[in-house]
Amino acid sequence: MEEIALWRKRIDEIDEEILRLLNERIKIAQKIGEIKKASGLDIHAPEREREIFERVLKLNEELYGGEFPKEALFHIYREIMSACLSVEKPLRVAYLGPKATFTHQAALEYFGFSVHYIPVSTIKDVFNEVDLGRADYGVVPVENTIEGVVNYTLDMFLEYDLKIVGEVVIPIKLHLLSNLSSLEDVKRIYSHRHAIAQCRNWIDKNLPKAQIIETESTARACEIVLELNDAAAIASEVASYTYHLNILAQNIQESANNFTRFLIVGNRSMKRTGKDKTSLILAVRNKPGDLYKTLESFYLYGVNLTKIESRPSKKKAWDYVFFVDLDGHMEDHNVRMALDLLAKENRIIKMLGSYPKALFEES
Ligand SMILES: O=C(O)C(=O)C[C@]1(C(=O)O)C=C[C@@H](O)C=C1
Repeated sequence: MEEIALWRKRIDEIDEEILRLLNERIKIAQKIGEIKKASGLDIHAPEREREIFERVLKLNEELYGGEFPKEALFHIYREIMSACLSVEKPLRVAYLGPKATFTHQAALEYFGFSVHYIPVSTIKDVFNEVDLGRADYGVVPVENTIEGVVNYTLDMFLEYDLKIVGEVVIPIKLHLLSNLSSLEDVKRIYSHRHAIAQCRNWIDKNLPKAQIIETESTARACEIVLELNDAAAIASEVASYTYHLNILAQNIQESANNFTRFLIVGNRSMKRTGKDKTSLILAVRNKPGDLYKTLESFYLYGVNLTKIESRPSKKKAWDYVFFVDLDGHMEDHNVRMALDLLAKENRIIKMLGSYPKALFEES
């Protein structure tokens, strides 16, 4: 017992040291913020944040063999930088709500908790909030590995002149959440029908007698379950701490390959980081070989396309535009050359931006 007391004393000393360093860090961030303000620079610096994440994760591996878990380290640094930024400038971030959805989770992963969040009810509202300057950034889903592309999000880029400033890829993990502390007491399960469908095998095996009730969202299921003492909800991890519910069972979804990609939209362009992606909208004329000609520009300069998606232009019947994602930043030489060629031929409808690739691209 005495040994524990001694080790705890050591932990107390370490915590004092961590606290001292955190307070020193936030004061320096404040100074950087003042310099940036005085020079008219963007206060939020996601490229620098990326550099810090990569550096810290690498040092943790190299110096300490990854003793401290990588995911936890990411979250700690996410919060440290979120807090440091909040004393420089409070950010406003609109996302497709309600609270505790996967879009909320993606927003938290990109911005941390020290941000003013504005949950809105449609993807268009997210674009609108940013466009009107009521939010600095917006977060929207753009594709899921099982359900496919969120066309509505792509269409919004034709309507609004916003830029993509970042992306986040989230594994869709579903959990059984409840006030209860034991599985045996669960008599009813509430959730959105997609979430129920994805967890059907687990339910049949573990709670075959439970009554299943559909709700309009996983967040609504949590609200209902909060008031009950014989029920559980299927929802995200963020829902568990938003609604203070216990996780009775983790990762009960069927597919291990269920990921959703979210875009961060804003009004600014992003600097080159060396691990970037560029998105743009191209016009392809309705004549033989035109798509081939367009793609040839990328081929000629060795530009790798990661996605190509066609959507109706909405200007003329049977007229389509192509949403293209490619590897690299528009300031990279080969990307610049390919884009110059496409611009010369009048094929670029809109540049949506170059931005750092998702930190954990698991798809
Ligand atoms: O380096 C900066 O520009 C800072 O403002 C500091 C800091 C940080 O906490 O490290 C904070 C916010 C920025 O988004 C990036 C980094």
